[in-house]
Order: sequence, then C-alpha cells, then structure tokens
Amino acid sequence: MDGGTVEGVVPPILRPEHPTPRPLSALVDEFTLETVGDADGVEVTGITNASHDVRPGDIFAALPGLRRHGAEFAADAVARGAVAVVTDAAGAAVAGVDAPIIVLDEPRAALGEIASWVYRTREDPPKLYGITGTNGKTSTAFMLEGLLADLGFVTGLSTTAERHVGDEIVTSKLTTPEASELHALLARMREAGVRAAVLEVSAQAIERHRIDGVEFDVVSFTNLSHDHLDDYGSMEAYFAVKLELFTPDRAERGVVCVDSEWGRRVAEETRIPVTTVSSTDAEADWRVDVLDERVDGTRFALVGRERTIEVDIPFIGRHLAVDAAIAILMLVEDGFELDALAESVRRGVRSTLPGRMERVSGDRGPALFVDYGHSPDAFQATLEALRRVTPGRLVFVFGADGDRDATKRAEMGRIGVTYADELVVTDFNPRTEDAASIRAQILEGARAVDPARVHEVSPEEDAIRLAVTIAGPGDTILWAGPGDADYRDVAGVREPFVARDEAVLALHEAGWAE
Ligand SMILES: CC(=O)N[C@H]1[C@@H](OP(=O)(O)OP(=O)(O)OC[C@H]2O[C@@H](n3ccc(=O)[nH]c3=O)[C@H](O)[C@@H]2O)O[C@H](CO)[C@@H](O)[C@@H]1O[C@H](C)C(=O)N[C@@H](C)C(=O)N[C@H](CCC(=O)O)C(=O)O
Ligand SMILES: Nc1ncnc2c1ncn2[C@@H]1O[C@H](COP(=O)(O)OP(=O)(O)OP(=O)(O)O)[C@@H](O)[C@H]1O
Repeated sequence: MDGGTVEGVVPPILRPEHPTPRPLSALVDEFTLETVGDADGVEVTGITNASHDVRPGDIFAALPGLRRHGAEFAADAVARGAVAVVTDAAGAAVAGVDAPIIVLDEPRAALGEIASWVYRTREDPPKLYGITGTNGKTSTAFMLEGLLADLGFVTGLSTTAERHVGDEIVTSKLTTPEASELHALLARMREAGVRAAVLEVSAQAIERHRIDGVEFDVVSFTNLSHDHLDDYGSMEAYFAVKLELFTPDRAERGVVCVDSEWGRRVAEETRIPVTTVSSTDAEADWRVDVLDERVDGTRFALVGRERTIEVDIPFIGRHLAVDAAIAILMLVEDGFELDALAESVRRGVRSTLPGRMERVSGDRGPALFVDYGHSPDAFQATLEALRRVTPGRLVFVFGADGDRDATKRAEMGRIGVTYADELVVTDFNPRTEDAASIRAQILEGARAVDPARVHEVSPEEDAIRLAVTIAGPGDTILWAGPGDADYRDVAGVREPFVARDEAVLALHEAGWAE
C-alpha cells in the first residue's frame, strides 16, 4: 500500500454514491474480452485497482506493478465483494479466486476505457480542462477553478493538493489518480451536478494510462524543467510524454506557455490547435507584462493582438502571473469572451493556493512563506519573486525528498545559495533513503557556491527554528518542499506533520506570533 501506516493520513477515494449496475457480459461483448469463468448474470457497479478500496459489486483490476502483482490481493478483493477480476496472464495464474477473470495483455492500458464504461463518464461529461508541466499545475488549476466558479459553474478539481466535488474537499494521494479512481471521481462529480472540472495531469499519468478515457476540451502546458529524471532518464524523454497530451485523441485545443524552449517545441510539435502565451517572447499570441510586484500581490497586463486586460492576483511573482494568464486563456480558448471574463478575473482569481507561497507570518518579525516547490526551477522562480519584495535578507529552508530524482539535489543546493542570503539545508520526506546522505548531496552543490552562508540542520522543525533566529523584521523566510502536506514520510512510514503549524510555532517561540 502506498498510503502510510498512520491513521487519518491516507486520503479517501471519492466514488459515486449511486452507481448504476451494468452487466459484466455487456462489457465482455463490447470490448471483445477473453474471460475465464462465467460473466452471465454478474452486475458491476464499480472498478478499482486497490484492494483496500474494493466495494461490493466492483471489478478488481489486478495490475502488475514495480513492487508486486495486484493479483496477490485478488482473494482479499473478492472477499471484500469484488465480482470479477481484470488482470494479465501472470495474474490469472495466481489469482486463485472463484469469480470471472478477464485476461488482457496489458490490463493497465485498458483500465481507463473499462472504467469509463463502468462509470459511464463519456455520457454528458462536464467541460474538462487539463493542465500539465513541471511547475505551476496546481496553482493554475486552483485559479481556473476560481474563475469557473465565479462564472456560475458547479466545479470539480483534481490536483496534488486537493480534490473538489462542488463544495466537498478531500486531500489527494497522487497528483493524478489512477484511471479507475479518476473515472469514479468524474462519476461522483456528475452526481453532484459538476459542469466544469479542472484536472492536473502529471507525466506519470499520461505514461501510465491514468487519463485514458478522458477527452479534454482544453489543455495547457506551463513549463518543463529538471525533475523526474529518475523516471524518464532524459529531458527529451520527459518532454515526449508531456507532448502526448497535445494530440487529438486527448484534447481539442491548447494553451502553451512559450517562455521556455520546451514550450516553443510543444507549440511547434502539437497536433491540436494552440494559442501561445509568454512573459518573455514578444512573438507569442499573448504577452504577460508585469506592471507591479508587491508583497501582497502582482498586477499584470494580458496583452493580445487585439485585446488587453489588466489583472490583479493576490500572489507574489511573475511566475504566478503566468499561471493566472494560462488559466484565463484556457477559458478564452474554450470560447469565453475576454471582455466578459474581466469581472470574473477580478473576483475569481482571488482564490487561495494551499501551501503554495502561503504566508503564515503576521505583521511582526520576518515574513514567512511555506511552499510546495521541490525543483531547481521552482526555487529560482519563488526566490527571485520574493527578492523583489523583500527589503532585508532572504533565508531559505529546504530539503530534497527521498526515492525521487537524486540528480537534481546538488542543483537545488546551488540555486538555493545563489538566490538566497542564508540557506538552511534540512530533511524532507526521506522515505526509504538515508536523510543525512540526501543532505550531503544538496550541500555539495550549495557549498561549492559559498560555504559561509550554508547551514545544515536536521530535523526540519529545528531548521525552521534556526531560520526564525537568523531572520528579523524586513527579512523573508521561504520554507520549500512540504507545502500543505499533512504528513512526512520517514523510513517509508508516514507520520502527521504540518509545516505551517511548525512554522507558526517557531514564530511564536521567537516572540513574533501570539
Ligand atoms: C511509479 C508509479 O507511478 N507508481 C505507482 C504505481 O505503482 P506500481 O504500478 O509499481 O504498483 P505496486 O505498488 O507494485 O502495486 C501493484 C498493484 O497492486 C495493488 N495493490 C498493492 C498493495 C495492496 O495492498 N493492494 C493492492 O491492490 C496496487 O494498487 C497496484 O495496482 O501504482 C500505485 C498504485 O496506484 C501507485 O501508488 C504508484 O505511485 C507511487 C506511489 C508514486 O510515487 N508515484 C509517483 C512517482 C507519481 O505518480 N507522481 C506523479 C506526480 C509527480 C509530480 O508532478 O511531482 C503523480 O501523478 O502523483
Ligand atoms: N509558472 C511557474 N514557473 C516556475 N515555478 C512555478 C510556476 N508556478 C508555480 N511555480 C512554483 O512551483 C512550485 C510548485 O507549484 P505548483 O504546486 O503549482 O506546481 P505543480 O506543477 O502542481 O507541482 P507538482 O506537480 O509537483 O504538484 C511552487 O514553488 C510554485 O511557487
């Protein structure tokens, strides 16, 4: 199981409350599936690939994984009420269950289409907006949802931070859920009357068939930078996966930020019509001209070939202005008039971004922000933005997560000490890795720039306390990594940990907060 061992830390999976039963035999006929056992008379109401999520009437998708084969859990799934199993030949050989088994060469590749059939998610779908890129997906998604809500839509949202079904909010596990969970979420949204849904799409989701069976009205590309090379090996391979979202099977239209070379390539190589936006390239269809950067917000002009609007967002930095522009343009691409959007932009973009550049300090002492950034490019964007609104020094606290792309760690250290005045290197979800050796990799990059401004403190609650001691009024502290997470993962065990709360406590102990 990927969720932790601590109760309350594993987020719930949202499902339709009143699914319509469908005959398994109709599924077998429609997809011409090879079946062991008798599908006749079996009624299906759901599907899942996680044995602990099985409900009576489900199909259990027993998928081969990196760590184990889901078929190991088939008996448990059937005991919980699964009425059929979908798996591959290896899974069928070990499933050992008294239930019909559908055997496929690649069950993961079929999961999206089967889940879409089970939950009928192609029937009268809501408007669907998908956002991909290395950084800014969650931020853009929240801003877009805010706009849609202001336009009067009942909205749905699926991000790294939270999933929303109208007013219902749960925390997320993966950025993009597995296909069976995603289609269940869409079915739950339909029950709640959701007419517009915004989905964050990770590279892993595209590659691992998590968004199969979903057809987006508009997709967008924020940027691409060093991350996830443990999964993809090279930036070229990482790019190729992202590009797949911009194909006619996946989406009708797109919005592409061409600030980076990767964005320019998406715009060139896409197979769907796209509009381009940039804060640096005057040739783009739309330009983001930042007019004013303040500690409480940013004002920018969104300049088109024929129209311009001015936009205020309550977030710091031009990178978030670009995210806001992408959100607005996704609606323009979907047929909304920019002028008609202006009022909603004024009100709707004023949503909150959980754990993204979130200010947790009050009026006294240093300003303290908790952020979710965990890549060199995100660090640079946030530190440069904070520098422009900080009269004093910039103190940066971060760690690099374990069991994830180790090749970015030294670069994170280098960026950290280059763009901040003081750097406190600490821990962040070491998972199954040794925390000290992760810190050592970061420190190697940081100390090569300037060892005098680099501190090493473990664990993170001590690190934030040191930062609060170093900083004073007029200074800014950025704690990057944990964002809005409510746990930390040490030695593969998740324990409750909320960075915001630790940060406020540290400020309180230093006399800067009540
Ligand atoms: C590399 C990757 O994406 N792995 C995902 C994948 O794991 P896997 O295929 O190796 O599965 P496994 O753990 O071997 O288990 C095999 C099967 O047995 C099932 N099982 C397993 C145990 C059990 O008790 N019962 C059970 O049914 C599992 O649900 C699975 O279907 O399927 C699992 C079940 O759905 C996921 O939890 C797991 O995500 C892991 C935790 C992960 O860390 N993924 C990251 C890399 C990821 O996907 N990140 C992106 C965003 C990144 C970003 O933008 O920063 C994301 O979209 O979240
Ligand atoms: N357009 C952008 N360019 C660079 N950095 C950005 C941009 N937008 C947001 N960031 C920074 O990237 C970090 C992550 O932001 P956000 O959560 O919105 O991205 P994400 O793509 O959803 O990340 P993840 O996929 O890891 O969930 C934050 O530090 C944020 O300040």
